[in-house]
Amino acid sequence: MDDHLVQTGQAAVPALRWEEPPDGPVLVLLDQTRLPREEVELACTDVPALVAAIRSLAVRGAPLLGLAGAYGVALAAARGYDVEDAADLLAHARPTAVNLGYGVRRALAAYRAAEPGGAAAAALAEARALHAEDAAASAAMARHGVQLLAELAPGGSYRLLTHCNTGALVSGGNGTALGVAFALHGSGQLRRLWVDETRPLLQGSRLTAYEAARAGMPYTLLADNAAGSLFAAGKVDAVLVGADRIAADGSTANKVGSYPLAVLARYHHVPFVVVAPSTTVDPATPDGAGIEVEQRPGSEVTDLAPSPLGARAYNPAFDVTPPELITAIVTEYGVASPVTADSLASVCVQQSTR
Ligand SMILES: CSC[C@@H](O)[C@@H](O)C(=O)COP(=O)(O)O
Repeated sequence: MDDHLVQTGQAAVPALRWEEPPDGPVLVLLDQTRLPREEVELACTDVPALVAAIRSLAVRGAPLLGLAGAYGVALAAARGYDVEDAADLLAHARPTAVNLGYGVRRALAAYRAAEPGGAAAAALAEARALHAEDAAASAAMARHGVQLLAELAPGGSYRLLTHCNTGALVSGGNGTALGVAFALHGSGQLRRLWVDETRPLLQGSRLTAYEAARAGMPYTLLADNAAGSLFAAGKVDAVLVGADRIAADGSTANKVGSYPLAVLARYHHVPFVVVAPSTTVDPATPDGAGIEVEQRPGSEVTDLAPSPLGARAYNPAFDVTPPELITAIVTEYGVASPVTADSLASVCVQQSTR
């Protein structure tokens, strides 16, 4: 893949940026709850504001949560707040995406290890380093993903189904699953991107469609429950999704609705591929049963139509797909397929032969 061919749907402003105006440092977020209607930025000057932005999904998606956590520690340090308390608040703002705690720990470790007087700068430097690493990981995942598709579904013209939003809005680079689709689009190999609307918060129809439209991709939205008929009609060559936490055995937590897609894909003999940076793999969680799935307020479901007053709703933010339903996991270090604890571990570290 030639990097100059990559086309992305990046917003006019980045998903997250660090600013240093005269009255003190600010973490500026593109408010994803307002997309695609308007590109509005949120300026966080303290950690409670950032925690609220994380909980409301103004800033969201596993890799971006990692960056928000790291910059949040840097913000607390630069503004003179209690950094240990801030780190604890941030790390627990949402439970499932492992990257959030990872980003917080990276910046906190740099802060703790720094010379007196240099701790805030050290935390910021670490956040910036993580940001750059995430961008590089996106590019590497795109390369591996394109190569994998050529092996799994030869023909060079793909109809991909994706769920949730996994593009430039969730990453320091072009993203994970959607990053692969951008690369295919850039090289003329994307025949169709099927975009699940992704109920109830519509990350697909609001955010992925926004990125796909900006990139000029051939995309079509579908209601989540229309996916079965699409598979039955033979119109899906592969499913590409991201991940919020991948257990040591390859069990993958991702946006609720991913698991049913994996079941459909298996029944219809279609590859189901997870694309995620190695920072999303959590070796401390042995299997899917150990992954905490965030439960969101029922009002996110009942207020959509709306439902009758007093209606209760089941609203898990994620579901867990077992490794046997996953054709491959792509990280920046390569491809694990079939998905086993060993194959996964081998794509979580740089291999000396590469
Ligand atoms: C590269 S993003 C991978 C996942 O974080 C993404 O698919 C997802 O489930 C995001 O959920 P969200 O609740 O919008 O933060």
